[in-house]
Amino acid sequence: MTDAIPHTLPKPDVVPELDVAALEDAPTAEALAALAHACHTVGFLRVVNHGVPVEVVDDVLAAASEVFSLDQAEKEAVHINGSLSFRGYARVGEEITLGVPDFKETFDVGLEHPPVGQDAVAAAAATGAWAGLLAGANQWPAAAPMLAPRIYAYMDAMRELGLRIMTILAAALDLPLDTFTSVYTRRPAGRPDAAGFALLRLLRYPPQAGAPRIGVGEHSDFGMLTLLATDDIGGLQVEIEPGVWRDVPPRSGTFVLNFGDLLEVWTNGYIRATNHRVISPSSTMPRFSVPFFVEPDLDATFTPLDSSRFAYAPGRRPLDAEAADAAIFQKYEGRFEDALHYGDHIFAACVRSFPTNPVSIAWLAAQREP
Ligand SMILES: O=C(O)CCC(=O)C(=O)O
Ligand SMILES: [Fe+2]
Repeated sequence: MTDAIPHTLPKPDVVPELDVAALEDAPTAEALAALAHACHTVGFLRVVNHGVPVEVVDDVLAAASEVFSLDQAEKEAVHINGSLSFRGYARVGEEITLGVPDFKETFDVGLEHPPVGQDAVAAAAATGAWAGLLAGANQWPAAAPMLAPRIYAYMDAMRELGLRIMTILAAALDLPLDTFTSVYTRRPAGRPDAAGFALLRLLRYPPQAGAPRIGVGEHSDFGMLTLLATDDIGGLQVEIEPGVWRDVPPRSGTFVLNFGDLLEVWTNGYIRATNHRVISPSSTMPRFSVPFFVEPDLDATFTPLDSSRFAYAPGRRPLDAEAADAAIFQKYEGRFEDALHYGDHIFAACVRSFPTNPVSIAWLAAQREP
């Protein structure tokens, strides 16, 4: 893929700001309209005045650096292939995006649920309800006992911010304010506050001297919205128009926000689930990033809102309901017809990303059975 990286246009920064405090405290019609426009045209925003202290963001990036500097054996002990819920560590080159191995190390965490056993895999094979396996337990390296509480505290802060942003989004799109938060109802045992599903990734991109190399291949995210913390080494790019990539420069104390497939389907393509990718750092320093995916209930389903606002999208690819359905149908290889099932969608992504996980192997075997 190294020779396939097209030219990146220089500045200006194409990512508009989302000022959380201003939009919550004194939202003007102009500011809400500008937000709707940004969701529609760019699909990436820089979140400022969000109330999460800069130390909290720096701390989660430090946690990423600490995890990946553990001994390789410590990391392998919590390898993702030892999890039936796709939680844990993966080496450089083990995760696949768009059929191509990424050039990064990964440590995946979710909301903590009771562990999933082999019996649940057999049951999933019998019923086809594979996505339920994703609601399982995390794996934590024994040598980093403080990691779990740090990460859980960060996830809680990010979930709260994500839900606040969804309320602002609904206001910007003239929808009932609880429209987007309505798919956050399921709660793991003992967590009355932690609704929906959630995924957090600690990522380390090794430096790559010489020709640019893809760290993560182009993709759109699968869920509702993503809040990304990065260190000050750049590399994230957005596909602003087909084949035209622009850098998203890092800025301390802010989050990069982007929208996933569910919001794109739900708004009939009005909110963009923009393609993005990461170019490996060309310096001698690795790059660390922490995307947090604010995901809905695993059993939530999505069909386009019946709203004249979303019937046609000026300035963007025109998506009428039929075209949106067709595009989404194609995107998911025909795996759904009437509605997009979040659980099926994210499960399919896990299988594609980690085809050597035992659950992926079991799923593949079940597809081959008559
Ligand atoms: O590392 C980044 O900056 C982005 C990673 C990403 O796009 C993802 O994990 O979905
Ligand atoms: Fe992404």
